[in-house]
Amino acid sequence: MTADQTFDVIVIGAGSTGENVADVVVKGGLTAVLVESELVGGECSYWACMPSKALLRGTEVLEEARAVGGAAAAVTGEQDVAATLARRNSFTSNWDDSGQVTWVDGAGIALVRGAGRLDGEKRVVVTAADGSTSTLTARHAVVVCTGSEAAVPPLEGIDDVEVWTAREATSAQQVPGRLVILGGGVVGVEMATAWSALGSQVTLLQRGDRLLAGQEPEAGDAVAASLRDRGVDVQLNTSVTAVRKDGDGVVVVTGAGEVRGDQFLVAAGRRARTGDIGLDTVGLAPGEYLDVDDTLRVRGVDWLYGVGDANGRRLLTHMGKYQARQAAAAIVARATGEQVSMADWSPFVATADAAATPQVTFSIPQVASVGITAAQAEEQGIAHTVVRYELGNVAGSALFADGYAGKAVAVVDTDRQVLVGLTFVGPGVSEMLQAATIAVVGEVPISRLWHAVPAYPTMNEVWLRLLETLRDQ
Ligand SMILES: Cc1cc2nc3c(=O)[nH]c(=O)nc-3n(C[C@H](O)[C@H](O)[C@H](O)COP(=O)(O)OP(=O)(O)OC[C@H]3O[C@@H](n4cnc5c(N)ncnc54)[C@H](O)[C@@H]3O)c2cc1C
Ligand SMILES: NC(=O)c1ccc[n+]([C@@H]2O[C@H](COP(=O)([O-])OP(=O)(O)OC[C@H]3O[C@@H](n4cnc5c(N)ncnc54)[C@H](O)[C@@H]3O)[C@@H](O)[C@H]2O)c1
Repeated sequence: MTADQTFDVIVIGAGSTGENVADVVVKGGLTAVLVESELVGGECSYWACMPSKALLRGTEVLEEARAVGGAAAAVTGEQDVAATLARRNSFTSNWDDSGQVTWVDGAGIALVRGAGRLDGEKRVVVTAADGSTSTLTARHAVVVCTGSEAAVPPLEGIDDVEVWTAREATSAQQVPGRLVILGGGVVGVEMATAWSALGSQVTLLQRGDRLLAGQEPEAGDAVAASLRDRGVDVQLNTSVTAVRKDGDGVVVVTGAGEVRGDQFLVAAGRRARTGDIGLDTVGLAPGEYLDVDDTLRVRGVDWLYGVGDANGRRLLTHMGKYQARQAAAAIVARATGEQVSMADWSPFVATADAAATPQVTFSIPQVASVGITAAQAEEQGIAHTVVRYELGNVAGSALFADGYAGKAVAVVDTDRQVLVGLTFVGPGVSEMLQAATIAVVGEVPISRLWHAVPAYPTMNEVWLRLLETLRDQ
């Protein structure tokens, strides 16, 4: 039993978002406690970003070496699967959070282990693993950073089969023989790429007519072609309707027939982890993403915040951490009676969520994007033009890989003459994204972008080619 205590700020959930909220409020002079029911560090560290990228990196680096004449000759063996899994294990510290706990201690943040539950205004009851409870009281704010979990659709037979979610897919210690994946979004695509390279026979079932549906069409098309080239059975316009056991494996039923597998991964999106955190005790509906304003404060409850995946705005680690910095600044300011500006791009609001979210899908080829797509510009009624360029035509790309294939798609707001979206598809494009993010956030006029001269011979020369194409079209 932990003694009841009072803090300026209580943060429920010590994932990457919660850690950042607590860190910034403590640096701002307030006291903070993190409440965590599983591992300090959350999904990203143990079952999402880090293990998935560790699984993918070896495959990517081999692919890059094989695409460079001369260097390719040195690649004579196959990827060491056991060593790849071991390296992935080391990136999760073997699912041990003591390193992160040391950081929390060093940052001057209190930590209480257990499941946190709101219990009326500014009060959180924590139930520890041994069933004992303690009550925490907040002087200023309670911040819900409980994240999200895999949404498993209620398919016929789903309760009778063993289902993998992203957690099992990123932490598996053995390569599945036949892996059937429901969902061709980011999780489905990354896991199809990783496990097919490590030896699984993968079938990827996607309801819509493209993979990576929210991205520019060039992204999903290139990734589907590449997955097929590496032996993945990509089935588009295919909806899964039912599943049943088949010996040790599973039969997945779709509109087009049946697919047999040894493992069945459901990658059909996420849902808020807010079902059992006492939202009803403060008049809110449990189980929903928290409805927040741009300072990430829950509408109608002036001491409650919802930050990171828990608000459903942008399900990405870096955006959760960004929201954490903005929300924490607002909490500190409100605690000290300082004015909190709600204006776009103020230090207290998460304007980039809507205007300039960067994202990288670590598929082969990579997809790196920021801002809005052409389709979103259309939906939002923004006067725009779309500029496309073959990335392979740039000298830096040809040097990067023999036969480099890739695309750049830029969306330009023609009234304001600024870039509002940019997507790169191709090997190595993830490291080019930050320049695009700065151009979109900074609303850099196209006329000024001509002065941002890309170094020769780098792939960034595509910026010049995009400007020339825009000028000439
Ligand atoms: C397979 C996969 C790969 C991904 N790859 C990337 C990537 O490459 N890059 C990227 O930017 N994003 C990626 N994401 C998304 C990223 O993982 C999430 O956006 C991020 O983890 C959200 O952080 P969070 O702190 O808001 O939530 P979480 O990381 O989910 O943390 C929430 C924490 O709250 C705790 N908790 C929940 N309820 C309670 C309670 N009642 N009491 C106490 N504690 C509680 C949980 O145990 C958890 O530790 C990926 C997601 C998946 C599924
Ligand atoms: N690299 C990264 O940044 C990264 C990696 C992984 C996950 N994430 C985050 O996690 C979130 C969740 O990813 P996700 O891939 O689970 O969700 P998603 O929403 O991106 O994709 C789910 C896909 O499943 C399909 N689907 C749903 N039900 C289906 C059915 N019955 N049959 C066939 N297809 C079906 C949907 O049409 C959709 O295309 C992402 O939005 C992203 O924010 C990020």
